[in-house]
Amino acid sequence: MTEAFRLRGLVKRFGAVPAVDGVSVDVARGEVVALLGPNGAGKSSTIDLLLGLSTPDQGEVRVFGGTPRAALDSGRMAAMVQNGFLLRDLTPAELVRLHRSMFRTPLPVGEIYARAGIGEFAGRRCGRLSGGQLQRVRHAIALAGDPELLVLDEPTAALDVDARRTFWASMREFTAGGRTVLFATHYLAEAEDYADRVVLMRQGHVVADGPVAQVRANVTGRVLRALVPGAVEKDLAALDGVASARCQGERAELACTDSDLTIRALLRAFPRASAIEITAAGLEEAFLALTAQQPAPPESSEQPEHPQPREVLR
Ligand SMILES: Nc1ncnc2c1ncn2[C@@H]1O[C@H](COP(=O)(O)OP(=O)(O)OP(=O)(O)O)[C@@H](O)[C@H]1O
Repeated sequence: MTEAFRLRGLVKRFGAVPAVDGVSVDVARGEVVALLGPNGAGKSSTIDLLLGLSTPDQGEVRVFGGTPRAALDSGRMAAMVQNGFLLRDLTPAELVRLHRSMFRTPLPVGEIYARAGIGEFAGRRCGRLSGGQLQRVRHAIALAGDPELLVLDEPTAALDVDARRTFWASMREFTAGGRTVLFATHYLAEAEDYADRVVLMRQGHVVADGPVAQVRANVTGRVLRALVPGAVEKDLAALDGVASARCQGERAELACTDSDLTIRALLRAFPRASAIEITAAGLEEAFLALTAQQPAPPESSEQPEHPQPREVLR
């Protein structure tokens, strides 16, 4: 394997909080990797370490065999980070020109405009652009040095559905030539559709790492859906073989680690349960099962113990 980057035993603490707690991930050139996890899992902190924006308390980061700084300075690695700062008085055209001038072999201007979709508003000051347009400008700047590795922290968070689709089409072209992408996202569908591999984080740890299909398969679980009169989530979640439970009225959906155990327990506790249906787990259920099995983080008094699906998926 030709390595793009390597994270080894990374630890990053903020006071008593270990935001990143022993993360080791090796990514080969040409891989497209999704970094997933509930709020506060440590995704952005890991990305900051990869980019050299913060230094680890323990562990090592190597990018193309060197330091993050060297990879950024040479243009081999580039990033789009959440709310990355843009000079309000400059236009996208000026910013692109400025960033291209920093690199020896920049991407041609026309290609940057086309890939990032900034042509329409390239002459307007950044202070007058919308959140989605600014995100495209960040994309354009990230492409300026024609990087081999792109690191994206929630790249589509501010984009509407069309812009999101365009963004990923552009990213597919970018990776078709064997370039590497690491992206953090809350959209499981994005991970499923665009990543070769998923790294799932929880409480600063990697709890699953592999191809999407494998992460799904590792959760031997299935999803049990049923009509359960009188049931509440807490009671359903406590049934044998259940990783997490959701209820909407009588409609219950249980992510199971062992659906055989669950079905017996369900009928014992709720003999009136009906319309029972069991299906294989998708990535969403794998995500919920893998992130719900852990104990809640110590600082979680302000957060729900188990991530709620809509919060996870936004
Ligand atoms: N600069 C900081 N100072 C103090 N605590 C921090 C800082 N940055 C992150 N943390 C804490 O570290 C933990 C991990 O945060 P991080 O932003 O890396 O998570 P995340 O997975 O990116 O979350 P989200 O999906 O909400 O963006 C959280 O508990 C967060 O509050």
